Amino acid sequence: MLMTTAEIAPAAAGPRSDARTALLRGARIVAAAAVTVMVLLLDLISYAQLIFSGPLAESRAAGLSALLAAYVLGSLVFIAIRRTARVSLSFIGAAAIVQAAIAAAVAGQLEEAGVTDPETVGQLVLVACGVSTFAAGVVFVLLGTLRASLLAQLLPYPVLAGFLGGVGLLFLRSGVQIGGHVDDPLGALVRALDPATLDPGRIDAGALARIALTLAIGFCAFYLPRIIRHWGTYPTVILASLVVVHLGLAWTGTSIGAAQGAGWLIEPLPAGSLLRPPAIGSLLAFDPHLLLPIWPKIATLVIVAVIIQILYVVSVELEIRRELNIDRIFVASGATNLVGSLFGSSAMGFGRTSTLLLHNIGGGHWLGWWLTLAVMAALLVIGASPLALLPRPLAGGALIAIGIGLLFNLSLACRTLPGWEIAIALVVCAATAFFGATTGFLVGVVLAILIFGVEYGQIGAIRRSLSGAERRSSIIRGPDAAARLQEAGGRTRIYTLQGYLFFLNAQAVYRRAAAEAGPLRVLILDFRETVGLDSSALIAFRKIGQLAEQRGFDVLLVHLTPRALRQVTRNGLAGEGRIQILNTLDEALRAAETTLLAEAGGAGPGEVAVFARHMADRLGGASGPGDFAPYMTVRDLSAGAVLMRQGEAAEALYFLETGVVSIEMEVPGRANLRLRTTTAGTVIGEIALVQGGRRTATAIAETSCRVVGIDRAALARMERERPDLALFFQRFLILELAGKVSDTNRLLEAEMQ
Ligand SMILES: Nc1ncnc2c1ncn2[C@@H]1O[C@@H]2COP(=O)(O)O[C@H]2[C@H]1O
Repeated sequence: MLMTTAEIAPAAAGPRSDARTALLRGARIVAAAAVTVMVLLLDLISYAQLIFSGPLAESRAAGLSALLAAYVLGSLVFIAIRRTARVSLSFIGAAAIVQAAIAAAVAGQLEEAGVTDPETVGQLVLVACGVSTFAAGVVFVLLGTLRASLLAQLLPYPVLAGFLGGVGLLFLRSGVQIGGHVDDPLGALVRALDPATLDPGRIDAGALARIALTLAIGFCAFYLPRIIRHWGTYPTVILASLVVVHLGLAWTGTSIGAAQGAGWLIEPLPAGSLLRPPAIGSLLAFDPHLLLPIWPKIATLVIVAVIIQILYVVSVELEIRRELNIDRIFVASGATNLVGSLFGSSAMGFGRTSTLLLHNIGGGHWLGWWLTLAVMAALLVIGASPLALLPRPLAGGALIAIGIGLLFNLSLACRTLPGWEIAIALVVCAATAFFGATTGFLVGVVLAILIFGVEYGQIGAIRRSLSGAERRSSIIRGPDAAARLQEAGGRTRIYTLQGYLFFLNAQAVYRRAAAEAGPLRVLILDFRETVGLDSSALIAFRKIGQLAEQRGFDVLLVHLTPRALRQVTRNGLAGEGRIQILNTLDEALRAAETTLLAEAGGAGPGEVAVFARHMADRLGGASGPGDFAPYMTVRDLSAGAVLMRQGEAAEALYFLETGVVSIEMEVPGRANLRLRTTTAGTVIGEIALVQGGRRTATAIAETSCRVVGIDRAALARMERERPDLALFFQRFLILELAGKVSDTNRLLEAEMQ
């Protein structure tokens, strides 16, 4: 939070300096309120000029009354909900621009329908403004309740920056319109520059002078507070401009009436109270058909108001270094708008400038807030006719300052953005300025979707690609089969897919498969890390299926989500042809290995590994087939038989000669968890026997099996009778255990990649 003078004053400075500090603090609070009122009134008058311009000018007093009444009542509602006077309310400038378009459209329709009475037209335009503000109110309340802060991240920054830049250009145009009192400043400029129609006699010198003054005031109001960082700078610019214009008028002997007529001062406001019955009273006279052509504008207004609100809250949080409850602010401003809509007010919300002024000048004291409100209420009740002394270039200059600020932010943003983001920002900016906020915003949304698509498309659909030699199934195979798989494993490829698979990234999967070097036999597509797929992705998989048929490889889809599974089956992708769906990656790897081993000859479930020959192959030819026979017992198991159960005491270890055994972990209350599957040529039950502990897992025969076992007593006997053989056997066990550990590490590594 910024320090105020009161806060940095020495604590034990005595009663006199206490009084001085209090006085200084009081003065700052009053100054804060005065400046805030001035800024709010400038906004109010500028927006009233903006919305009630051209043929609606006669209703401007009614508009001003609606804005003031809505502000005063709305502020009370705002503080009742927020329960703190730290943040202040104001009208949302960009929303006022859209509301001006709504007002002009309704006025146009009414004119076509032959409704010309200015009083009636004014009231109906207020009702239309009220409807749009009501819509904004409802959406604000909803967003606040549903956590609006989440929205803050939704729109890409270049679109936001461009859109606000475009709004800045609209502010510049409106500022020149209001300040110079010219309806079409661009047209006037083009005419003035066209040599064919150039007629020095027709150039309105007064208008040119007003435009120049408006631009100068706008520039100073924007620029000076940035270089002279003092709370008094902005008010001084405003006061100085006021004095300069009135001195000029006095010097040229122009009366107030003449100055108003010539466009130097704003139109006279009616004397007396500005209190009027709320516009809602004319609701029954409002034909709902009038809303049909303006609903896109209302939608734009709501979106614009929401975005601006979020941006303002975020930027003020940064400036005052304090977190504001954005959801609460949305609910409070929503309620405020519901109240404001009764009067036909323009949309209101969290006021960036007024909050910062009250905070920076008055230290965020609650009194400053209440004083501001009291002055606004007094103007509403007693009357605001002295405001008519306000020079137009000043009202226009205030808009110009906001516009330059927005454009300045855009230029700052462009310095840090990459080229293509700058291009997007400028396109959105130009579309907003030339075709209006609605079109600009729509262009922004379309570009946002495109940016998202293109950016997302950059994230490859394939997170990693492994070969079957690197990623093996959980089957423990004998050394022969393992060696054959090591050789042929490269013919299996496993693609781990990720994210959302759609038209911009799914083709890459097909292209990668098509470009696979070497002969492919099995392609496994693992969907575990995907979140979904669109119909274009299905087409890419269909093409992969066709490629598989041409080149003779299988495609196995695993870990499909239930939704993706439905999509794939509905599209007829699986079942026929070479595409198959399996549940887990391990199942697919096992299938792939089975295929490769079958084609390499042998190692199917019927493989045989006779223990004695196996030992000789593993450790050299030192032992003959008959050497181990006296110590071993042969056991045949039928499929489903339990060879050993987890937790039991260990009496023997086994060598699997034929068949497949599944090693499972028993977890209480759950189905068994398969750890590994072992095939002929592997040892089971060595851990507990070596450790002298309990079985670490359960071993169940998956097919009918033949095992040869050696129990504790036979092992002891072998150690006594044939120590050479016992040593030989122990070396074999060490090799087996080492093999299992390195195998487990390989699996773990593949899992973690
Ligand atoms: N993670 C594993 N990998 C390979 N084999 C295992 C694993 N866990 C247990 N086993 C085998 O299952 C057997 C269960 O009994 P043991 O603990 O005596 O010896 C165990 C090993 O042979």
